[in-house]
Amino acid sequence: NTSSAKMAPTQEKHSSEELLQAQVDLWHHALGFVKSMALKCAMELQIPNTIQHHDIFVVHEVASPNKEVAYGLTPTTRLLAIDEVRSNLSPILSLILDSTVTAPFSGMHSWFLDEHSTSLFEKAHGLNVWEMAAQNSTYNQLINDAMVSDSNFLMDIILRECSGVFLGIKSLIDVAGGHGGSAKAIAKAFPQMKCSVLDLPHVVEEAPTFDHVSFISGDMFKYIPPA
Ligand SMILES: C[S@@+](CC[C@H](N)C(=O)[O-])C[C@H]1O[C@@H](n2cnc3c(N)ncnc32)[C@H](O)[C@@H]1O
Repeated sequence: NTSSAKMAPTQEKHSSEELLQAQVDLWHHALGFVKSMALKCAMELQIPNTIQHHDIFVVHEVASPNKEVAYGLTPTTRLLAIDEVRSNLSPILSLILDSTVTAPFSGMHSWFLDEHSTSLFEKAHGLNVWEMAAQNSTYNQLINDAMVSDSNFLMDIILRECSGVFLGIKSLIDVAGGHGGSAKAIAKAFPQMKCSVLDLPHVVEEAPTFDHVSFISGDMFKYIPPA
């Protein structure tokens, strides 16, 4: 048969070392998801916080006869520890690693072949992220908390690095601003600015109240209030 006739020379052309390395590469590609699932597991077991509360911040060998190793937080995992940064990134990672986001990837091949497909998420679930949030209050909370954690983290950096872009602005509307993570940071930095957030009803209904940010319920495709 022609396929086995083609196989033999290919195998012979490569050294055993090359073939084994090629197999290792395949394993790395195939098992790449284990790394993200291990991160999800560590977060669910609250390992970053546990390490933090034991005041161990560096990896070191404990001075003991059996040379035990103690694990500490790195600059990366520190972003997952509550209290370490103003807003830790656990909520956004919890969303990224949620099965609603990860499971659709097992159908990625048919999504590529589907000419009429929308997003991978919508193909798998039959509705988009925002529609799912509107139907399921637990998912709504997962999304809204994720957005706030991401926005708090990034707004700290934006305001530190380029707050000048907001100078002179009297009123601002954050279109699709979620629970106001970004708007709240801007309002705090520029108390004279009138800051509002427009988002869908199921998001605004659950939004916390802030003194300097008002929430408007609506659909941005229908109406955007002036600012
Ligand atoms: C990526 S999040 C934005 C997060 C936000 N910038 C913050 O600081 O937290 C996208 C937002 O768009 C909202 N959204 C989606 N469709 C919308 C629509 N048609 N009108 C208004 N908001 C919408 C979602 O509810 C969600 O809160």
